Amino acid sequence: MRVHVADHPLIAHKLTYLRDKRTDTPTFRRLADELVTLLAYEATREVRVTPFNIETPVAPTQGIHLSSPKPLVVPILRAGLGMLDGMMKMLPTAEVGFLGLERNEETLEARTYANRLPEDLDKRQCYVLDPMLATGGTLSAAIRFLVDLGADDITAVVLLAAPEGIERVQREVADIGAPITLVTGAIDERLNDKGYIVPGLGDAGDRLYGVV
Ligand SMILES: O=P(O)(O)OC[C@H]1O[C@H](OP(=O)(O)OP(=O)(O)O)[C@H](O)[C@@H]1O
Ligand SMILES: O=c1cc[nH]c(=O)[nH]1
Ligand SMILES: [Mg+2]
Repeated sequence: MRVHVADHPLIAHKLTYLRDKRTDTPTFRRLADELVTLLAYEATREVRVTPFNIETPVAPTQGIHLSSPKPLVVPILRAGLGMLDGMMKMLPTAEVGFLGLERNEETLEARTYANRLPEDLDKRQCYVLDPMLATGGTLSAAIRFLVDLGADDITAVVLLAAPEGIERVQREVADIGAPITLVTGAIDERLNDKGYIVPGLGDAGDRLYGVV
């Protein structure tokens, strides 16, 4: 898995306000939306494109458009939904599939509870959205799920990642032949004993949507 930290002052600035516990839910949502738009620029560097011919008012020229089949964007419910609109601004013609994964707060193991993906992802390029890569159990399971359906190029876009989680995903996807890329806004220090990212931002789902 290739790991890319999108190291940019605008991203660090927005992440600072996102982390701040005084930031209210509407502001948190807006910042998550803006951050994913910035990360999408990096994450889509290798989106598949096809050349096609156009004419400008001055001369014929060749441009590019997104190849078919279109990329599939997969937000991981629930917190990944907070990144969907920002990503779709950058890839408006992409399709969207949904995967629900929930981390058991005691065992920290991820459980799949919803799947609304195409049945066949043969040769599809997929973009997985989830704000937090903590122990890595959720992202690892999501990548495996997509590869088993045929996806052959997966980029995960996260806002924050823990070193322990990145190592786990690296280990667990090592046997997958397809290219796997991680784009993150930052790599934090560590996990605490409850599996939360330190310093992190707390529970991303709760901060986006409230405690349920
Ligand atoms: O790397 P991991 O240790 O697996 O943890 C990360 C996962 O935890 C959070 O989801 P959560 O399970 O809290 O679900 P939610 O989005 O519904 O809040 C987060 O959005 C990730 O999906
Ligand atoms: O720090 C963390 C870890 C898992 N899930 C979150 O939302 N935050
Ligand atoms: Mg949560």
